[in-house]
Amino acid sequence: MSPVVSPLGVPNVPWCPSHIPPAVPNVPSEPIVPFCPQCPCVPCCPLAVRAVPNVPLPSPVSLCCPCCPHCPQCPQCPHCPRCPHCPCAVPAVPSVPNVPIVPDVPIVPSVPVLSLLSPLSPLSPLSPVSLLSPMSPVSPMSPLSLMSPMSPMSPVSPMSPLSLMSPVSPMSPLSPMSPVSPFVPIVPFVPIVPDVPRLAHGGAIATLIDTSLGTLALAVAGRVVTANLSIDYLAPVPLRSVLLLEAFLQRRQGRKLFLGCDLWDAEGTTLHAKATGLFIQQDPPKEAARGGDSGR
Ligand SMILES: CCCCCCCCCCCCCC(=O)SCCNC(=O)CCNC(=O)[C@H](O)C(C)(C)COP(=O)(O)OP(=O)(O)OC[C@H]1O[C@@H](n2cnc3c(N)ncnc32)[C@H](O)[C@@H]1OP(=O)(O)O
Repeated sequence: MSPVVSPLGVPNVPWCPSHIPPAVPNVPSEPIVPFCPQCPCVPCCPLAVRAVPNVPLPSPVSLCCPCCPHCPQCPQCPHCPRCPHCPCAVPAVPSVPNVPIVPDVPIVPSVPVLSLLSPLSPLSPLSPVSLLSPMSPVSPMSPLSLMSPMSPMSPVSPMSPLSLMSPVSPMSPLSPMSPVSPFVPIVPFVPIVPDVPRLAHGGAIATLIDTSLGTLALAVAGRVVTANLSIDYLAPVPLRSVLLLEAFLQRRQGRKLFLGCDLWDAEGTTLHAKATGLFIQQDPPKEAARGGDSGR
């Protein structure tokens, strides 16, 4: 299979069974959801080539359709609403008659899902630590991971743009002067509606960043709130990407924590976004005076 580049120039999303992504150091690669960039019916694949009636597909595109010999190899087929004839298809969404499938046309706003799911492997100074496994003491140098093993299109409520599938264990405080990079979440963006645009929503990315920076701030200083968040979106994030977010404490000034992060693709080759955040440690007397409990 030749390398594919999306119309946006994103040379990404290569997780086809025959197109396994390079391993990310210390991140188990096996649970990554394979999907077929060649599948004409996969709405979640930014690189998918879709079947348009009466328009021949360029070879060597293979179809995940009844007549497609590759169909059993395409794990997305069971989830594909566009493939009613596929032997393995589950008609999840009835197709709309007389509506042609047109590539690259946004139909509804993108609502990517951040699935922060599962524990990762044992800790090492360089290995991610899952927030969802029982927390080992967090060393200043231990990356944390808000991690996911890319569950394939698990049913997600359209109302839950952020799926936090497991409770977060209490975190050990980090030193206020923790060095950089203690935090590396890996998050898949998946579509929750067929035919959503193929790029992750900027607001969802902001949520990911806010949550990640907030989690780091929480680890450093306990209860915090976001006072300021500034994001530079540098390159679009295709849906179904796996991302690496590297967050770091820049400095701490009293109750103020200045944090930064870089959001990379899984290979660490594309920098998708850079952000800085100011988090304010909660002041219990102030909070009590306000009569609120707004902290995280
Ligand atoms: C799987 C895993 C999942 C994990 C999930 C869990 C993770 C959870 C993570 C969740 C993460 C998500 C978290 C969320 O989403 S939190 C929700 C979003 N944030 C808020 O709602 C915050 C609303 N704002 C406030 O509550 C107050 O304004 C705060 C608390 C921020 C400050 O009011 P407070 O009365 O307490 O303090 P202060 O006014 O004396 O200010 C103190 C100092 O700060 C400086 N300052 C203040 N604001 C700004 C500003 N905008 N730019 C620059 N500087 C600012 C200020 O000049 C002063 O500096 P200095 O004079 O001392 O030098």
